[in-house]
Amino acid sequence: MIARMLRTPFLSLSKFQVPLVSLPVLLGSHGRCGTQVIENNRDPTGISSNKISVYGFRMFFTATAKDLSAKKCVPCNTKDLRAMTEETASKLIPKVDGWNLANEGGTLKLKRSWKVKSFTKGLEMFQLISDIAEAEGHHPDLHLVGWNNVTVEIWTHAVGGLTENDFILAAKINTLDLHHLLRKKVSA
Ligand SMILES: C[C@H](O)[C@H](O)[C@H]1CNC2=NC(N)=NC(=O)C2=N1
Repeated sequence: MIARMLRTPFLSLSKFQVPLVSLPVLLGSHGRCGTQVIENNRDPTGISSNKISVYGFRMFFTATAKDLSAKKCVPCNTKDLRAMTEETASKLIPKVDGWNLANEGGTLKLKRSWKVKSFTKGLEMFQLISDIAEAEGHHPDLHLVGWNNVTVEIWTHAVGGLTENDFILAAKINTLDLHHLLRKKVSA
């Protein structure tokens, strides 16, 4: 039970975190607890959040436990898709370990670099990333320079900045097992 609760997304009611699984318990599991169906909302940057009204009180919550890598990118030509602010991007960047926020002439991008074992291992890495990008319909900019330096940049070209798609792609890339392609870290 505890393990199940830890896995469930949390309902963050302002500063309190209530495991969603306890919601029926909290509100009476007889089913007539007054909760209405959660509407699945996306804000203009694609960040999905949910609204739940309990006994008529509207509470907004974003499933903080929801793993970005489990989400799906939306088509970049989605109507009203907008670039997010640097403030929003800064709140999301901790969710994508190893990635940095870059501001290139006003265009926000996600950036991460690796040292690969060889030029061909770099191309192998590109292929692994390409498979994810093609499945998501959202694509990174791939750089392989000085034969073994890989840099991946991710941004939403259609809006000239960052949307949740970019963080989803970065999170999915982070799930790849790349250790056989990467040069061993030289101990200091
Ligand atoms: C219609 C489809 O969403 C577009 O062609 C996609 C393809 N891949 C993309 N990838 C990125 N990073 N930005 C885009 O705007 C984009 N557009």
